[in-house]
Amino acid sequence: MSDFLSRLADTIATRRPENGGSPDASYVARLLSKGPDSFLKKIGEEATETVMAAKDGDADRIVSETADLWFHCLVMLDFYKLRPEQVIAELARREGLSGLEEKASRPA
Ligand SMILES: N=c1c2ncn([C@@H]3O[C@H](COP(=O)(O)OP(=O)(O)OP(=O)(O)O)[C@@H](O)[C@H]3O)c2ncn1[C@@H]1O[C@H](COP(=O)(O)O)[C@@H](O)[C@H]1O
Repeated sequence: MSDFLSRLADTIATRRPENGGSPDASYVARLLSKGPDSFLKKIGEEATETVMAAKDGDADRIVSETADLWFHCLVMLDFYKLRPEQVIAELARREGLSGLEEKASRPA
């Protein structure tokens, strides 16, 4: 999964204005050239649509809306020069921590 997210993040980075991304040809270039409000608004909308799909228990829509949400989060990360690997590393760090907490709570 992280390989795929890395590849998609690489593609998104090629759409930055400084990398020659063309707003006429590319959805990502359009969002990045408009600035943060454009993709932050999309993240809010996609998060709401994901919640609505989940409340309906509609598996296809849950997958589709979550994909839209993740995608727009990747655009946001790119704008702030962050990488999905950093988010995955944070999740991995927490996994390590939760293991430690479990061990700490076990009787010696
Ligand atoms: N994975 C995606 C992707 N997922 C979702 N979207 C776009 O996100 C938008 C989702 O918004 P909505 O569901 O609200 O649909 P909409 O009403 O058409 O959206 P708006 O026009 O209102 O923004 C749609 O325009 C989708 O096309 C994506 N657009 C691009 N990609 C990938 O991003 C890369 C770069 O794409 P370009 O910048 O278009 O070359 C490529 O690998 C693409 O496959």
